[in-house]
Amino acid sequence: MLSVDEARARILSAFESLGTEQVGLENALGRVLAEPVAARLTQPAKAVSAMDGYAVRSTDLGAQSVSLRVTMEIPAGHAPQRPIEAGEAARIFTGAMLPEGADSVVIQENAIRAGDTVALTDPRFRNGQHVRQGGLDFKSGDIGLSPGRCLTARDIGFAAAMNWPWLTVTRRPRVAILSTGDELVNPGEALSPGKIVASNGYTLAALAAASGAQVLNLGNAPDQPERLSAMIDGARGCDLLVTIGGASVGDYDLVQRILQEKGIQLDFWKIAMRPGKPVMFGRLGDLKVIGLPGNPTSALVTALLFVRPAIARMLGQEDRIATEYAALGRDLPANDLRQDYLRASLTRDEDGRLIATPFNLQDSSLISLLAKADALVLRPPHAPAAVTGSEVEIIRLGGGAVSL
Ligand SMILES: Nc1nc2c(c(=O)[nH]1)N[C@H]1C(S)=C(S)[C@@H](COP(=O)(O)OP(=O)(O)OC[C@H]3O[C@@H](n4cnc5c(N)ncnc54)[C@H](O)[C@@H]3O)O[C@H]1N2
Ligand code: MOO
Repeated sequence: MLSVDEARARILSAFESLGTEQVGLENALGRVLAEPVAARLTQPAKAVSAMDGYAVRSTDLGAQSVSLRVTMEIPAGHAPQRPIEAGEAARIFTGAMLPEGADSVVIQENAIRAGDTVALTDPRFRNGQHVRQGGLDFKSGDIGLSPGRCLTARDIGFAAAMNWPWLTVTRRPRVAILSTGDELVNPGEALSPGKIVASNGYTLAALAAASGAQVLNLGNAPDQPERLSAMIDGARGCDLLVTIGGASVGDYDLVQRILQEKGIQLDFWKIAMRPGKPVMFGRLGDLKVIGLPGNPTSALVTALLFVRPAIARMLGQEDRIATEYAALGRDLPANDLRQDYLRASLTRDEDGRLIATPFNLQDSSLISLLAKADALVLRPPHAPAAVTGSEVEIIRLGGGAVSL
């Protein structure tokens, strides 16, 4: 049996960043940037006012009240008609360009206007106050966004501000998902004895989509070689086929046999982990195939560890699994040779420390506990018994708009 790290390294070595395409900003959310985005302008282009008030020359202002002649009005979006001279002020509004000669703004709350003159009293006056200097936000040529970034709402606004109406992103990997097993019936359909509702295809499709893939759900293949073979053919043209179930050693576990008949170059098919031992990886021509076990927790955990990083690599993103540390909420026995991923709840103790408490039941068929878990607690192979309060590595499942 392969270690988790070795299995992941072998899978990842088969994937590389896909090609690129252009998308308009309105379609860029969640896409992965393929090229650096450099500002195409300086923001603000010139010094602008941060407040509604009067643009002045600081040399005209002292601690006392001063009366200045108002020689022009500058709304946002309009260039000043002329500079201001000594003894003059310009009526100005938020975002409007400062006229030449002005270096500060006095807010209108500190001004009394009478016809062409304005009396200004600002006891806390500072040279340069309420002015945003040119380039304060960013300068033309500055790299605002870097490749590999999954674009957020803020990034899209930033790209727009940098004067880009479209962006170059990596092509979304096409991921086909095939569930297998005679027992599977789709949600909402009639169930007869021995049948179960197929849920993994939905979990995996959502996980792949949340990871940035374009998903083709091929449906449920029965345990009949010809039907399974024909349904596998549906993945042609995809970058990755993920099969679910039928990967173990049972008489009806056909997936590997059929793939072998089709000429798969099998890399491995067993990993020293729990849940998720029967994971298979191979290549069928250009199509990579990852076979996941059918137990719902095994399918999700192995997808998180192997499918998600493969998608990340195709998208040109970092493929590291983000882990953090927490204190154990209960004692754990020593581990055997398989790396464990225990479903756990996360809480905070009175000192704000993160506490991960693995559930008592860890059967990989338990979908309700999988949905309830906040995190997975990692237990390396042969880890000694661990007592409450000791530090453990965890993978968070929740959080963010798109939670796994
Ligand atoms: N003699 C042995 N038996 C088993 C071994 C073993 O080493 N020797 N490994 C066990 C482990 S570990 C796992 S995990 C499972 C994985 O088996 P398969 O990948 O062949 O999966 P299936 O047998 O097809 O299904 C397992 C389980 O999951 C349910 N399932 C399958 N597909 C779905 C789906 N789309 N949605 C919801 N649930 C699904 C299926 O009904 C089974 O209950 O093998 C052990 N056996
Ligand atoms: O690995 Mo199986 O996934 O132990 O149930």
